Amino acid sequence: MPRTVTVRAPGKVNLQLAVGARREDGYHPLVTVFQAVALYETVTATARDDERFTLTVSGASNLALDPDTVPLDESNLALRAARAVAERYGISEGIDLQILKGVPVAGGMAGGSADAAAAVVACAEAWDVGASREELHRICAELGADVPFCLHGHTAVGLGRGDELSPAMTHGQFHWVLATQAEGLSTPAVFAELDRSIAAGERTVAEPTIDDAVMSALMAGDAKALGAALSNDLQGPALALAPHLRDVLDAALDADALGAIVSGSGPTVAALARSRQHALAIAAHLTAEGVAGAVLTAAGPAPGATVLAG
Ligand SMILES: C[C@@](CO)(OP(=O)(O)O)[C@H](O)COP(=O)(O)OP(=O)(O)OC[C@H]1O[C@@H](n2ccc(N)nc2=O)[C@H](O)[C@@H]1O
Ligand SMILES: Nc1ncnc2c1ncn2[C@@H]1O[C@H](COP(=O)(O)OP(=O)(O)O)[C@@H](O)[C@H]1O
Repeated sequence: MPRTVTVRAPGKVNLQLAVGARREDGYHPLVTVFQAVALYETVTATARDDERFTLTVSGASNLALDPDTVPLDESNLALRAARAVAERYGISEGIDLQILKGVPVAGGMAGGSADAAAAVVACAEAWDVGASREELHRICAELGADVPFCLHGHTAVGLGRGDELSPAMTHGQFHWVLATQAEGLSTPAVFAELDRSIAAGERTVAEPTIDDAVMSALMAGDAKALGAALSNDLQGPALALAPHLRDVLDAALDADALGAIVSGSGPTVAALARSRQHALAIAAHLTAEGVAGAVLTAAGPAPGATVLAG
């Protein structure tokens, strides 16, 4: 009997993203506060009797996903995740992976990273390798800077490349509006634009530090204070590469969002609302203004990778 396991993992927004100077290895030291939001990638893994690895991808109906934007070859993060688990545990069988995407592709919301985290857990279960949480974390960290957070979920501070996590205390739920774009932004290209602007003297770079205003707003469950404290060092570079994102930020603030920010390396814009009802009103305004691709709403924090069936 083939063993089938389904796991879902969340996308994220960065409430703070402070970026230091580029390191020798090409990565940048980060201080970031991640919040997982209730938009999920769902990965189903079925162990095979032979050595083949297969992949199919479909998109949730509200995403208007262009399937061509997701690589189906060995560069797909879910396939890389399956290969990493097989290698780590000496598994010689193959796997069938099915991804149902609920997070915008190349949107700065870690959809590919969520696929990787979900695939690591699903494959480990399907092959019954008996991995500890620490081992799963280590495999995730090798796959990408954001992947461990998608495993853990909730709200967390990320240091180093963003993969050294510690939980952040929060109170209650926050209501987000996520405005996507048809064209994604490449994460390396946005970091490279940051490097260019620093080298050109257009921007200074400092040692990144945690913003206490973000942490105390989270602990108090104070959405207004959190909205005022949102910050992202990659927003300027993302706007330089995609200037129309300014219209999205302005439209969200016109609809009285408590704060609006480019999520991670963009181009998704995350706007913070006072309530679920306010989030729907902001979403309606963004849709009417025609500044976004899809406009989604989601609450955070949301749990990390979770086994749904298997
Ligand atoms: C910017 C952030 C903020 O959370 O998220 P996204 O916008 O991609 O969702 C992350 O740092 C992205 O994490 P992730 O997308 O997992 O990055 P990786 O695959 O490990 O790296 C892709 C590329 O991003 C750059 N990179 C990533 C992380 C980091 N601390 N410094 C970097 O310079 C490097 O150019 C690297 O080659
Ligand atoms: N399973 C996957 N889903 C989406 N994109 C993937 C996947 N695997 C690899 N990629 C590649 O990673 C890039 C960034 O993916 P994604 O995680 O969606 O965005 P971001 O890094 O901006 O949060 C995509 O443009 C795509 O080429």
